[in-house]
Amino acid sequence: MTLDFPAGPAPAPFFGENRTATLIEDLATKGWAHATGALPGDLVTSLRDRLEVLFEEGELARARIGRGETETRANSIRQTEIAWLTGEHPAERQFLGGTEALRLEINRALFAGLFEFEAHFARYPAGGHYARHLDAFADRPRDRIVSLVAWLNADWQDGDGGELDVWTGPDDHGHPVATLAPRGGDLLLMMSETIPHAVRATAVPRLGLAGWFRVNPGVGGVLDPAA
Ligand SMILES: O=C(O)CCC(=O)C(=O)O
Ligand SMILES: [Fe+2]
Repeated sequence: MTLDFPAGPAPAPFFGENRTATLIEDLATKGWAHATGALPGDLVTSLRDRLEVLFEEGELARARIGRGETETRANSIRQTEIAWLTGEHPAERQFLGGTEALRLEINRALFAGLFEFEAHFARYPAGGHYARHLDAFADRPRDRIVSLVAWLNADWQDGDGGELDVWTGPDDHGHPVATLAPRGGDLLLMMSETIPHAVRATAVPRLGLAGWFRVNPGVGGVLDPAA
């Protein structure tokens, strides 16, 4: 589900210019960028409440992986439940305003031609996980360019599990370059086609959002860090 933002006042960014510039520079040079305490506390709370209501009302659906996978194999790769953001709820709207500001900044800084953003809530049950993967699939036209993950967990403790492992590139099969706790308000950007990542098994329900800045596949934008 993608949204059009009507012309009007610029959407409110999550953070100031310097921090945005640092994040975009990390993204361009390393392929990923991590920001702690990036989302305002009240937004984290209202997004978490929204996800909990969706869960209680049975509005979350089992996330799928590639076409034609058996359920057993899918379970071994990814165990989580999702709901796409529609922008109908005020918290979703505020979040999408922040991602829209970020989209415009990434385009301005990197000439990335990012065209739209789509995102879903994700709830990993105890035992939930997501095996190492890239977010953009080689068998599809180029569309997901930059991934964004934002976590919503209130009081994450060491030992809760659910960390996100990040590697430097598809050929990197060594130790992860970063292992990030999914703390509420923290945010991660990654190049969708090149940064492998995995969610370790979580010991407690784990809440967050995952989204993708996309190019219009007909246009095929290029993110060129050297530009
Ligand atoms: O929840 C996370 O930390 C990452 C989720 C993820 O990699 C995905 O949904 O593609
Ligand atoms: Fe992912």
